[in-house]
Amino acid sequence: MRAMQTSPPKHFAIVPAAGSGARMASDRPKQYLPLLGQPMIRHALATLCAAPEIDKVFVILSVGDAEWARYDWRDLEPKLVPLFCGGPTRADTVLAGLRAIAGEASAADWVLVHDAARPCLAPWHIDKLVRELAHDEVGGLLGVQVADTLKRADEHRHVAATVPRDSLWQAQTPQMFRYIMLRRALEGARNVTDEASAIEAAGLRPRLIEGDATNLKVTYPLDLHLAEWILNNREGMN
Ligand SMILES: Nc1ccn([C@@H]2O[C@H](COP(=O)(O)OP(=O)(O)OP(=O)(O)O)[C@@H](O)[C@H]2O)c(=O)n1
Ligand SMILES: C[C@](O)(CO)[C@H](O)COP(=O)(O)O
Repeated sequence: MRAMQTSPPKHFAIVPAAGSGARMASDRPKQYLPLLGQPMIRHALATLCAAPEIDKVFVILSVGDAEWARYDWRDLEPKLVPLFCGGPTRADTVLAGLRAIAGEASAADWVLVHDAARPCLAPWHIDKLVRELAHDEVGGLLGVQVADTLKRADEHRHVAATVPRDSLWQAQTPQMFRYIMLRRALEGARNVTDEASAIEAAGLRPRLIEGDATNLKVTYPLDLHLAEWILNNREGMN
């Protein structure tokens, strides 16, 4: 890691892309499934590389990734850098990425972690997150407020309770934290499914920045169709 800095903090994107996409049950890791003629992962990478706020984009692939080399990424270089050091869980992958960029990142630089599986990331999502968190001590994440009535099910799928939805949010990405704070939090965290949970476990309170439902995570086959529709019908959605 570089020594204390006096220049403004940099913004690095880390894109964990070492998952297998088990719930998608496809013939290849879901980040490489075709979406509008490109591997899904390319959509978010292109948006991050085009963002003036972002200095560099590190995509963290599994050690044995056999798909990346099948595609031409030259138009996104040199801003885009692939690192083949993903781990068995999303948190392991992000932490491996943070360790790998230690020579480039300073403690106070911002890191924006964004799922490869969220292809509908838009420039205004990045802009809003970076602007609203610029002077925040902790950092935060995009999210959307829960809109539906929530039910807790019993083991027979009968409703056991209606859960008050006031102040409940769905977490999205990017999630943006200072390099050293995020690295230490992930080094001390267990079983976290997002960066904010690691920061929370360290006793801090990440800020929720309101995003929108278009930034969906592609998890099941239907989500890929929804993502295609969103990307084709973006005009005027901002
Ligand atoms: N060991 C892992 C697991 C997940 N991810 C990444 O984390 C993001 C969000 O995870 P998710 O949507 O759950 O992807 P998968 O783990 O691939 O899907 P599944 O849980 O269905 O297997 C994805 O970009 C995925 O590639 C990762 O980099 N390393
Ligand atoms: C980080 C995330 O996308 C926020 O919603 C989500 O937690 C990833 O979780 P998954 O369980 O790996 O799908």
